[in-house]
Amino acid sequence: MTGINKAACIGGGVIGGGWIARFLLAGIDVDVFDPHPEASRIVGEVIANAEKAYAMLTGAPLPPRGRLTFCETLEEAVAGADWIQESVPERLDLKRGVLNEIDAVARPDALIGSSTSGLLPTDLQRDMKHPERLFVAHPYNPVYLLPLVEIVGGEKTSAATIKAAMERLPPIGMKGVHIAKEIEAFVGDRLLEALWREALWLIHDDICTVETLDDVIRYSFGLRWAQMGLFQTYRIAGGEAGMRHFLAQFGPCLAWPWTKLTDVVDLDDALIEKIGQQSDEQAADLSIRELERIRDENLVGILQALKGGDGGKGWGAGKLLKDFEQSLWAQGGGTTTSFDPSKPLRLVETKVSPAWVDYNGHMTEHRYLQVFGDTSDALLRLVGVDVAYVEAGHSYYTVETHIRHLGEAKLGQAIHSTCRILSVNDKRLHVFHTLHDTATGEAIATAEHMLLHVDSKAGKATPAPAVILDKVKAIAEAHANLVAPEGVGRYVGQKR
Ligand SMILES: NC(=O)C1=CN([C@@H]2O[C@H](COP(=O)(O)OP(=O)(O)OC[C@H]3O[C@@H](n4cnc5c(N)ncnc54)[C@H](O)[C@@H]3O)[C@@H](O)[C@H]2O)C=CC1
Ligand SMILES: C[N+](C)(C)CC(=O)CC(=O)[O-]
Repeated sequence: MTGINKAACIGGGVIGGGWIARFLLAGIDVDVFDPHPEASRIVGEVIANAEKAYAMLTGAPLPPRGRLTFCETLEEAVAGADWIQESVPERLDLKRGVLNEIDAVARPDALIGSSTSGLLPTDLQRDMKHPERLFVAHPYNPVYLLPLVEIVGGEKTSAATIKAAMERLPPIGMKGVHIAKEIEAFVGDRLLEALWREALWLIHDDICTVETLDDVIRYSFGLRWAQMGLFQTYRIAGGEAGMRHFLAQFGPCLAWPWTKLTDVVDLDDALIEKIGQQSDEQAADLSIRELERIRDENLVGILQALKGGDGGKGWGAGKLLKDFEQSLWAQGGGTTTSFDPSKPLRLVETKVSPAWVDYNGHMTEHRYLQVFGDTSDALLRLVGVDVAYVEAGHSYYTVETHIRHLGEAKLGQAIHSTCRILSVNDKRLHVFHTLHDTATGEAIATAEHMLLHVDSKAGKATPAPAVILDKVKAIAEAHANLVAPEGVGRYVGQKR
C-alpha cells in the first residue's frame, strides 16, 4: 500500500529514530544499523513517544506496526530494502563512506535518501557506483509528527528517483517538496539559520533573554507560520491590495537594514555559558523527555486544529492529516471483522488527546460526541457503508442523540467504545454506544442514537438495500439476546 515493503535506517539517533517510528507506524518493516551500544534503548524511547503521539493524533485504524530488527552489519540492514535512509552525523567524509557502503550492497532499484541538513547531494553521491538513486530527504524533528521532507537531487540523481521518492511519502503521512536546485541547507535550514543568527546576536547584545525571544515567536508569528507560512501571511498584511502593497510599504525598509544577518556571532565560551544558563532557567525543572512530551502534545493539538481548518475541509498540514486518515480508513476501516454475537461490538480504541481536555482537566463534552460518532462510523463501515458507498450517493445520517456522562476521562487515558444495535428497519437504525475506561472496563459515558438511511443527493430518507440491511439485521438479531443496557431510553430529567 505504501510502495515501501521494507525500509533500512542507517543511524538511529534523534532523526534516524524518528524515521524508524514513522515507517513502523505506517506498517513498514524496518531494519536498523547503528553501532551505538545503546541504540535499541534510544530508538525504543523515540518509538514509545511516537506511539503515544499517534494514539492522540488519530482515531483512524493504523496498519499493524511493522517489524523492527537491529542488525549487526550495514549490509544485513540494507539487504532487500526498498527505501534506505541514512541519518548518521553531519560530516561529509562519514556520510560519503556510509553511502558508498550502502551503494555497494543495496538492491539496484532501492531508493537511497540522506537526512543531511545541509550537505549537497552532488557531494554525497560523488563516489557512488549508482549515484542516480541518491537524493536528500531532509526531514524535521520529530520526524514521526512533522510531515515535511525536502527532496533534493544532485547532478547525477535521476528524475525517476525524485518522482519515486515524492510518491512514497503521502502513504506514510508525509509531504515531499521537491527543491528545484541544490543549495547548501536547502530551503528550511536557510530560513532557520537566518533566524538563528539574528537570535544569537540579540542574546549576545543583551537585547533580550532566550525566554523573551522564544515568547516573541510563540505568542505571535510562530502561530501564523504553522498555518500560512510567510508569503501568504504577508499577503494578508498588505490589506485589500495584498502582496503588492505590502512590498511597496515594507520593501524599502530592507535597505535600512534592521538586521545583523551577514555577520557571524562569535560563539565564544562566554556566549555559550550565557545561553546555556538562560536556557536552564527557561526549562526550570523540565527534563528533555518532559519537553518532548509537551512538544508532541502541542503539535498534535495544532495538527488537529488545522484538520478542522477552512470550514472543516482541513488546511495545510491538517489537510494532509485528513487525507492520510481517509486513506487509513479506506485500507483498514472497510474490512469486515468477525464479531462475537454474545457481546456488544468493540469498535473504537483511542486515547484522550490534549486537544480534547478542557479547563476542568478532563475530556470536554463535544469530544464524547466525536468518539460516539466515530463508533457509529465504524459500525457503518462494518456493514458496508464505506467511503465508496457514501460517494455513490447513500449514507446514514444521525437524527437524534442522547449522551449520559457517568465518569471522567483524563488526558492520555486509554478508552474504547462498544456498540449495541437496539433495533433496525429498512430506514431506521437505533444504536446504544458505551465509552469505557480500557484499564478497568468501567463505563464513562453512554450514547443512544437514531440514524436514518438517506439518499444524500435527494436529501431524504430512503430504504437501505438488502446488501446493507442483511448485515445490520444479523448483528441486531444476535444483540437481541443480550440484557438491555442500563440507561436505554433515558431522557433528561427522568427520575432514576
Ligand atoms: N537533529 C536534528 O534536529 C536534525 C538532524 N538532521 C540530520 O540528521 C542526521 C543525523 O542527525 P541526528 O539524528 O541529530 O544525530 P544523532 O547524533 O542523534 O544520531 C546519529 C546516529 O548515527 C549513528 N552513527 C554514527 N556513525 C554511524 C555509522 N557509521 N553507521 C551507522 N550509524 C552511525 C550514531 O551512533 C548515532 O546514533 C544529520 O545529517 C543531521 O544533519 C536532519 C533534520 C533535523
Ligand atoms: C538544526 N538542524 C539544522 C539540524 C535542524 C534541521 O535540519 C531541521 C529541523 O528539524 O529543525
